[in-house]
Amino acid sequence: MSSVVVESDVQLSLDSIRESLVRQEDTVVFSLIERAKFPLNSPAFEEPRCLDSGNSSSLTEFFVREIETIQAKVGRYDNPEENPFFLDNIPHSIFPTHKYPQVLYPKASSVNINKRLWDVYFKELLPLFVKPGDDGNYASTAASDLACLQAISRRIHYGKFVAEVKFRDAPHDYEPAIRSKDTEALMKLLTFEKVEEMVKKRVEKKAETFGQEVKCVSGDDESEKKYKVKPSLVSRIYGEWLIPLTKDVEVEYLLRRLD
Ligand SMILES: C=C(O[C@@H]1C=C(C(=O)O)C=C[C@H]1O)C(=O)O
Repeated sequence: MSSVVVESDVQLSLDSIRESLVRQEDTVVFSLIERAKFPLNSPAFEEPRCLDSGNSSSLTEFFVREIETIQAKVGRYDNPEENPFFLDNIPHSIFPTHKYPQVLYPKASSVNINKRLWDVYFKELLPLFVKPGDDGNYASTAASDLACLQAISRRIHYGKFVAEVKFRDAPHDYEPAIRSKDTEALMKLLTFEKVEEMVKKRVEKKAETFGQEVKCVSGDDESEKKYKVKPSLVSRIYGEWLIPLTKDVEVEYLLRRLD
């Protein structure tokens, strides 16, 4: 193995990492609630409608590419928690950058499944939690989609930190499975079903709390509470997409952890 490649003395505990994931849930749930203000508005992300000849991006893709370029220039992607959707060559920051500790194993740190997330988000998730329809409000819709995509991307790629700490806590358990590229064994090692169940319950509660219609008239029937995004759906989005994608990131990272 190469000499010092990670700052293994950097404080990293599974508890603190899980705390960050809990806080990130707030951002994810809020971003979904905000996006649900707009209908699907599919021409924004499905159709190449750019009036500049030679640009075949959808409005949303164009918007995300441009914003990512600006964000790179102010150092967003120097932070190992952030992963771009489109930048293959990330522009350097044009401002002094913060020196983030090298917590992740360098050869595994570039794991990026945002292409997959992009497809999953627009084809599977979005139609579930927004109303069908088209109100033409594409610029605001694209901004809301980017907020969702960035929050979800940060959440699932946080799997790299989760995997690093799990590996450091039990390298002898993980090494044989990594060497034999046994993804099933890795998946089993890193899975904590009880934690997953708690996450699903908690995000449902958050969606109930953050997304209920607030009324000030006394005597309102509690049983008729209305929600901006159905709380059970948020739980399902976590259970069927966000948690599995996080675990796929963990496995991808671990497979490269001994390179
Ligand atoms: C993130 C972790 O790894 C796995 C993924 C989880 C998730 O995405 O919420 C929860 C538990 C684990 O099965 C963890 O252990 O906290």
